[in-house]
Amino acid sequence: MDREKETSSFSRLMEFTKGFQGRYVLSVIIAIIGVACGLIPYFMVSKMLVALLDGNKEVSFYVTQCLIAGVGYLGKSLFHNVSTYISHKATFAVISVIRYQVVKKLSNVPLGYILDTPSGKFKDTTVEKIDSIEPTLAHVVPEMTSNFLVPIAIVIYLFVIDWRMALVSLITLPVGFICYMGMMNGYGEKYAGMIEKEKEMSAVTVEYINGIEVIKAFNQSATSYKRFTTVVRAYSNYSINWMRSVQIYFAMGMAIWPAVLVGVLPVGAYFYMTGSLTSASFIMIMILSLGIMGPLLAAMGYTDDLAKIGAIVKDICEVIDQPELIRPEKETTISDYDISLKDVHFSYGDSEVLHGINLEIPKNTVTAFVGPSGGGKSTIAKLIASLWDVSSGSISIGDKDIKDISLKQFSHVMTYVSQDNYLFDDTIMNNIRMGNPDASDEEVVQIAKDSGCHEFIMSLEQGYQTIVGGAGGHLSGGERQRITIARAMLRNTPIVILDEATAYTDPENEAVIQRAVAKLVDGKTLIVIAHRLSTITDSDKIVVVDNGNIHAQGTHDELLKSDELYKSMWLSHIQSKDKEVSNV
Ligand SMILES: Nc1ncnc2c1ncn2[C@@H]1O[C@H](COP(=O)(O)OP(=O)(O)OP(=O)(O)O)[C@@H](O)[C@H]1O
Repeated sequence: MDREKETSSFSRLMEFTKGFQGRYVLSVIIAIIGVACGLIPYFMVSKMLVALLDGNKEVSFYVTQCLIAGVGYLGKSLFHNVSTYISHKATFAVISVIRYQVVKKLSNVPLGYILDTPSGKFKDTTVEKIDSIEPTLAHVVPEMTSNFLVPIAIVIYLFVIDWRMALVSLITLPVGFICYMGMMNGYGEKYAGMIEKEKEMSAVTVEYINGIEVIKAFNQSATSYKRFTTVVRAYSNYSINWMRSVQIYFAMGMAIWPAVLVGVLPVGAYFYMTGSLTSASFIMIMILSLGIMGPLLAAMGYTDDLAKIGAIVKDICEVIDQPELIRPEKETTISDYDISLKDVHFSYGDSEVLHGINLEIPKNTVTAFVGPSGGGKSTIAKLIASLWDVSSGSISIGDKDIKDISLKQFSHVMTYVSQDNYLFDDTIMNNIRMGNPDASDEEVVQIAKDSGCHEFIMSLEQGYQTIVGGAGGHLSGGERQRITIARAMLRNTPIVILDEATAYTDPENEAVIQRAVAKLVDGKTLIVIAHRLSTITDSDKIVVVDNGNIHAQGTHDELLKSDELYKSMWLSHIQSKDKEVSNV
């Protein structure tokens, strides 16, 4: 199973490298030439030793050998660098292809998937995870291949010189191999465990930092810090235990594996003394055998990177393989803007939260969703806004199922504003203009006036040129919401959904915004979700949603007369308002 997963991760990785494989092959070939050049000094040294033993005193011979050795050494560096350059160039191209695929995917998946996934995860995948492919692709491919091939070439050469000595030069290989197997035993599970601990540590760290305000306010520093130190300690203990369990194999491997002379020296000396091995061959074998294990050890070092790549590619593919919102590319004609929901069911994962919603929302009307918390109001709004696809049933606008409307066209039909719509770290002017990039400064100011936020913007030192900070952090919750509403209004779409868009606003400002919105949406279809019932009593239709079903619908007066649930919600709302007044 693990092997299967690794194979599929590997084949996915190969898919990403399509179009660049030629460059990798070239980098491998050049890397092999580089490693082969690196062996030239070994040959030259052995030749000089043989010459010395033979009593050769010709200086020019030694100078030539030294020069050739130097050229070999330079060649090794040169080819290594060229190979690395080519493989890096290919790798950065591959990395940008993967990043492009991930980001493209994010613009095609249901928006709900993005909203429901911690943004840290996407950042982690798009930046860190994708980056961590680089060492494997850029280094492992050329270097590991060449480091394996060159020792093989040396051993073949040794067999040509003297097959007995070639076998002797491999004497440490089985021991080294056993040590390696010991080190790699259960690597998959151990590495997965390490990743789990790492994820836990990063989740607790992010939570600790994000929640620092609450932690301080509730004096929870000691408890939260303890959770943080516990996971950090768990991670370091896990790593240390793992290292400890393989240390003996590692130490033995490192000591025994490269010690080829342990066999080559005594056996070679014996063959030399018994006359079956010439001194020249003996020296050559001694020196060349030293070049076998070094590259092999270096190559083995990369198997760790190869083992990791499976987990990394799996994480990346988890995003790339997300199902997309299937929508046509071509624009269509929409007869009108009546919205109709027919037997709509919807599940988050396995749990169904909407159980057959039937609802008609006529164009140019104001419809409010109310009901107990968790009843499904936001989910219905998100389905109408196409943030998710229905599990079954259908939603149509005019005569068109929303699945038959292209995303681009849909964005001109509907605006969805939630309580935490994002503001970019830019000026207020540019943030509002995002609703319509073609709008002039005057139009932006006009819509801000119409949405009731001109005054507060002008009270800021830089006015419309005020930078709102990351995610609008320099503004209050209410101010952020008023700007997002102005931005939405500038879009000027025939359908507008306000999903608790005024939740952070105080009652006084909420009334201002509601009046402004009512004016702005004149002639549009407006769907509102609001917890303060007094703000929606004038709606053309109020829909009471409870437990994933439509419990009742009608005007405020009708519902007060006919629906107990609405009546009790209204009474408790009035009571809480009375309390607010009496507290003042
Ligand atoms: N992303 C999600 N993943 C899993 N379950 C969800 C998700 N969003 C909402 N739910 C669940 O779906 C149900 C309906 O939630 P929804 O937010 O639509 O209700 P709501 O009526 O808008 O609630 P509230 O008034 O508190 O905002 C709830 O049980 C909620 O826990």
